[in-house]
Amino acid sequence: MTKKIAVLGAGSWGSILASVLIENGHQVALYSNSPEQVAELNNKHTNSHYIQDYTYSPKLYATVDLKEAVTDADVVLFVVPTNVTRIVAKQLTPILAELGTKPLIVHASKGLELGSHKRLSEVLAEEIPSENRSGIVVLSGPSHAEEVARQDITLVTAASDDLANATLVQDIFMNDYFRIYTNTDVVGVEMGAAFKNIIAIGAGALHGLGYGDDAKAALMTRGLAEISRLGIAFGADPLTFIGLSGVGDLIVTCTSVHSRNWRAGNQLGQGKDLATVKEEMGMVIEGVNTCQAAYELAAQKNIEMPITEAIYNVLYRDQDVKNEIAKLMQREGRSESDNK
Ligand SMILES: NC(=O)c1ccc[n+]([C@@H]2O[C@H](COP(=O)([O-])OP(=O)(O)OC[C@H]3O[C@@H](n4cnc5c(N)ncnc54)[C@H](O)[C@@H]3O)[C@@H](O)[C@H]2O)c1
Ligand SMILES: O=P(O)(O)OC[C@H](O)CO
Repeated sequence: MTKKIAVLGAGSWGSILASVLIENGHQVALYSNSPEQVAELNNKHTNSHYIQDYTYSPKLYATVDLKEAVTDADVVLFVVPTNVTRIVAKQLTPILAELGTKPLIVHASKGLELGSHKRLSEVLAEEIPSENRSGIVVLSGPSHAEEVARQDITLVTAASDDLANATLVQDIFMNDYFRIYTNTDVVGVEMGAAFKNIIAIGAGALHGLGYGDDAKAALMTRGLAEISRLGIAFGADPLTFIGLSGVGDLIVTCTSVHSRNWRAGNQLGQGKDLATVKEEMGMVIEGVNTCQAAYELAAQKNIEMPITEAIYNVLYRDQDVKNEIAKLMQREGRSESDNK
């Protein structure tokens, strides 16, 4: 059944998810805060800063007017960076109240809010009152906009406390190249998605330093151990971490040249400083902020996260990557079954 869907955030992921939705026959309004980007999307059907060599459907309508984008929307899909999710939700709430509508809220972003350490579904639930939303769903999993753009096979998860809402999102997005599984473990899905970005920075750094495949496999495996340790402490289902938004997303982000987190780590490993890496990327590198949030959360909960701590030391304490790797290797021997 055709839905009216507002996509908030016209970067790489928002614009390509909007394309999937149009492909599936839905009516889509894409909200951007950049008039230049909106003009380019509507007139040339391109989004050249974010996705190269791709032409969007002329059916894709972009607007800088948030109210216009969400009027009559059945679904509002947030795909802005984590650090502006609360800001955009604050802008949306009075508009929904004025319109008197109650759309399903979905988000496809991956991170934890700095300071509060909250997951994005928690941020959205705080900012958008229940009378203005029919539910909250998280769309997450191993997916790069560049590959979905060329309709390569991609599988992701729609997670919600309310399975009916997750199933609705599954129905809206599913097609022959984009397959959705449902999940009710919102905590595990959001935590897996957020924390894998930290490990991907480490995987990129290993590559940049010239380490081999053994080191990368070790980092991913022990990275998954500490991601799941923190997630489980917050009530996540351990099985979620062997699903699409756990090990699935960890694998793709730690190995794909499309990953901004991996690329950032690769450049750090090659000796570039973080400020230069961020400026040259020109797109969000979620793992940088999430590393700080995870480091603080782990300290609060007294959970050992040595890899996250090493990456935190590189990003925030100007420590040398090789030295941090040496410190990890010099830790006292452990039993794998302790999960420490
Ligand atoms: N790129 C991917 O392949 C991909 C895949 C899965 C998930 N994600 C997640 O999706 C989220 C967005 O990533 P992205 O790759 O699209 O980022 P991006 O850097 O490509 O684009 C972010 C967009 O948000 C816009 N934006 C920033 N502040 C805004 C505001 N206040 N109001 C409206 N728009 C604003 C920017 O102008 C930009 O267009 C991230 O959390 C990321 O982890 C990305
Ligand atoms: O490009 P990245 O590193 O932000 O990763 C994008 C997606 O999260 C991969 O699933």
